[in-house]
Amino acid sequence: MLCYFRGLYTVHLTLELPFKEGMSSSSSSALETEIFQYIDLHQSDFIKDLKEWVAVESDSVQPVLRKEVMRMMALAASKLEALGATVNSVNLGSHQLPDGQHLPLPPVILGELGKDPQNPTVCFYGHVDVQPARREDGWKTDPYTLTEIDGNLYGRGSTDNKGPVLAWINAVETFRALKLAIPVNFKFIIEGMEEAGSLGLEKLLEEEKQCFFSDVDFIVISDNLWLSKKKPALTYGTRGNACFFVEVEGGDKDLHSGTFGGIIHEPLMDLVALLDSLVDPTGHIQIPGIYDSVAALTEEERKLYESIEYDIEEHKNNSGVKKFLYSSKEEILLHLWCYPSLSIHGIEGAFHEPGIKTVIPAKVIGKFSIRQVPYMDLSVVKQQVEEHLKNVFSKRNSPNKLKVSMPLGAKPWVADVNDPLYKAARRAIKTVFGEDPDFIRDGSTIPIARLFQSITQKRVIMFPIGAADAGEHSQNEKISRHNYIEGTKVFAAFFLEISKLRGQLHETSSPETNN
Ligand SMILES: C[C@H](N)C(=O)N[C@@H](Cc1c[nH]cn1)C(=O)O
Ligand SMILES: [Zn+2]
Ligand SMILES: [Zn+2]
Repeated sequence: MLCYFRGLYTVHLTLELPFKEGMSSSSSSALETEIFQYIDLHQSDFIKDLKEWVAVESDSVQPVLRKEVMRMMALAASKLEALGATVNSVNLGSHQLPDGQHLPLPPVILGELGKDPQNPTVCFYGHVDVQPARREDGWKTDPYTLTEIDGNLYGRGSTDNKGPVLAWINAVETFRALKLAIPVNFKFIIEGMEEAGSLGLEKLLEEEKQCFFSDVDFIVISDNLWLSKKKPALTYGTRGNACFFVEVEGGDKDLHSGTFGGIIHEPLMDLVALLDSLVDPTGHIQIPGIYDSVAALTEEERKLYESIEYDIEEHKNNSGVKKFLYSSKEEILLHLWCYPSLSIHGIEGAFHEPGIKTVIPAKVIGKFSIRQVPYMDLSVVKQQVEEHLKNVFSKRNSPNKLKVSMPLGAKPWVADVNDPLYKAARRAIKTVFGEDPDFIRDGSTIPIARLFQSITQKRVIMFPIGAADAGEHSQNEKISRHNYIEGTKVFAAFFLEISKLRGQLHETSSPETNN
């Protein structure tokens, strides 16, 4: 047993014991064989559905595409209805953009299929909005035309998150098509604003915790990746994220650098100095106090990573970079999963187009984020960032105005891998992929996971089907045909496994969320 023991929170990481009980079998039952054959035979239909979904430019980041997100929500709702689910598209009202304009929020879909009190109730969460993508960003194919090349299905949202949402739906559809008794009750919560911070969802969870969620036994999220291209994984932790805007404003208009260059304090120069003060070249965050509450790492935990299959060269190839900051597997995994990291994302207001423009921008906003790990406190982090930036800025004697804000703060999430759910998922993986999954954390953030736990008090399991080279948020995002189809099978096998958990589902206490 290995525990972090800071504050009130305990993370149980006893990975070996529960999975050596001889309960796994890679051979399938006759029922599983029938289900898997159906899925294999209907691959083209499942891919056609994914093509239809990918074709919708449901980019939630760009306001001009909001109508496409709305269209995508309608498509997802009718897909669930076709499955036989009752669907409630909950209107979340509107939100205000930085320019004051109000924009409608896409509805959140609450779906329900099956209500047998003898069966466990599984709620699947997914999102059908996507990150922006333009062909000219460097895509080999049109991002909104799902294109198969060498067994890979390229398209925006293929892995993040339309593919996994459809894989779950395909699995349910298979049971229905084969007229098999479905051993679980399903609930679905599908949103269209995940890539823009899941606006409105937290309020909905508060409103629905005693209603929609009252009979839910647990929530499944499939919105992250394996650590390797080939080896399946189950995720038991994700980092949180604190997103920051740092604004430097000079006069009220842009200026000619020939007329004013050399005689004024340029806002972009102030901003570049501020951004440069955040991280040193070794990747160490320079904000005083930022590492203070991060749990100390034990030798035991370091050893835990030894058994994880992780190929540094493969990961480097996936990223397209030549060198990582760290050279050992353990150091890399620790820096991705257990330590905070700071990334700079962009500068609003700075000239960024090709060509030359000899301008001095009047107002610039730097955007960066700090990934959060257990025991970091978002309000403390915000204060530390503000103090550090004000301190650096004050040394520049600049008359410009500095503003710092934290528009998004998400806490990290950690689950108990000894939960029967993880054992059931592991057995499903072994049945379909013929090998045990790695138990991994994820350096990225699924803010809603933590909110599900803290608001609804339901356990969450993260069950990825995307491989490490899926290219989420990047150019040429893809899901392999193999991952999409075997992912559909693994969800179907999971349904059978969880139906065997009756009685065990309530044994584990509510999730701890006070880290
Ligand atoms: C893992 C998931 N598919 C994802 O990409 N999440 C985003 C969420 C986020 C965090 N801060 C702002 N958005 C991510 O980890 O970047
Ligand atoms: Zn996602
Ligand atoms: Zn995403």
